Amino acid sequence: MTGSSPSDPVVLDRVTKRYGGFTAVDGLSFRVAQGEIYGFLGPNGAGKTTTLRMLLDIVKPSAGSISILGSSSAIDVRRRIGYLPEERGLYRKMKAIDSIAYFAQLRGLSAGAAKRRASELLEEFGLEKFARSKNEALSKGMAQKVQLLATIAHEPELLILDEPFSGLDPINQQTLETLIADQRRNGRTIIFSTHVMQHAERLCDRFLILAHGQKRFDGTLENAREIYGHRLHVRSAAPAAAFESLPGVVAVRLEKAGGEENLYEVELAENADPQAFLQQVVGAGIAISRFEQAGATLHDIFVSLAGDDASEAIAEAAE
Ligand SMILES: Nc1ncnc2c1ncn2[C@@H]1O[C@H](COP(=O)(O)OP(=O)(O)OP(=O)(O)O)[C@@H](O)[C@H]1O
Repeated sequence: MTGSSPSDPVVLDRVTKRYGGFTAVDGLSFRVAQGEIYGFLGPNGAGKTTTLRMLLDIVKPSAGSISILGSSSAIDVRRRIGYLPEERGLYRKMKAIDSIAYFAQLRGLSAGAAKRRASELLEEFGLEKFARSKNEALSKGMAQKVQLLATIAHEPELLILDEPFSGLDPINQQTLETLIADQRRNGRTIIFSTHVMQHAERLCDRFLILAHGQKRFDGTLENAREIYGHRLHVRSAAPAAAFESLPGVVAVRLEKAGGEENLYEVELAENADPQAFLQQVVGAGIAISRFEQAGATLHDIFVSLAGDDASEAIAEAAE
C-alpha cells in the first residue's frame, strides 16, 4: 500500500454530501498520492460524480474536509488541474483547434502558446485534418477526444476524468489508455471514474470502490485479491454439506452442477489457510478432482464488494 504523505495531492477526510434527506456520499475518506493513477469504481448512483464535483469545489460537502494540491478549494489551484466532466460539451460552432486553445487560455496559457499547443496535440492524436472543422461536424468520439485534449492542453499536474472512456470505440479507448499512462509517466496524478473494470485493472495503481455513497474498498488490486483470495474452486462428487461441515469454511456455493461432479466455490474464514482446508478434505476422505484458489479479476471483486447492483452496472457498461 502506498504510504500517505502530507503532500498528497488529494486528501478527503470524512466527507459527506446530503441532498435534503438523501445522503449521496457518506463519510468518505481517502488519499491519492503524487504520480499515481487512482480509479473510482462504483455502480450507477454510487456517488462518484458527486465526489469528483466536491473535489473540484463545484458542489460543497455537507460535512468533512478536502485538500487538493495543498488548498482547501480547487478554485485556488484551478490552473494546475485538468477536469473532464461527465456531461460533455464543446461550443458547436467553434473549430476544434480553437476549442482546445480556448480552454488552455482559460487555464493561463498565452493566446499564441495555446494555439501552438492545440495544433501539436491535434497532430499527435491524428486529428490534424479536423483542426479547422467545427465541433458540430465531428463524430461523438472525435468531439470527446478534442475535449480530452482541451483538458490536458495546459499540462495540469492533476487530471480528474469523469467516465473518460464512455462513448469511445475500442481503438480510441486504447488511445486514451496510452494517453493516461503517458501522463503518469510524465509525473502527473490522475483520477478517473469508470464502469469498465478492464480499464481500471490495466491502468490503476490503486482504486476506490463506492456503493451507496460509502467506501467499500480502497487499495491496490493485490490488496483486494488478499481479501478475495480466500475463495477456492473445488470439483467433487461430494455434496456441498460435506465441505460446509469442515473447520474454517464460511460458505459453499454451487458454481456449476455436473453429471458426476459439481464445481463449488468455497469461501474460507479470513484467518483460514487453504492448505489446511485441503488437508481436512483429504483427512475426511472426500475425493476431489480439482482444487485451486480463485484467481479473482477486478470484475469479481467489484461485484463482491459493491453488491447486487454492481453486476447490472457492468452489464450496462458492456453494451
Ligand atoms: N443535485 C442533486 N440533487 C439531488 N440528488 C442528487 C444530486 N446530484 C446527485 N444526486 C444523487 O446522488 C446519488 C449519487 O449520484 P452520482 O451522480 O454522484 O453517482 P455516480 O456514482 O456518478 O453515478 P453514475 O455512474 O450513474 O454517473 C444519486 O442517487 C443521485 O440521484
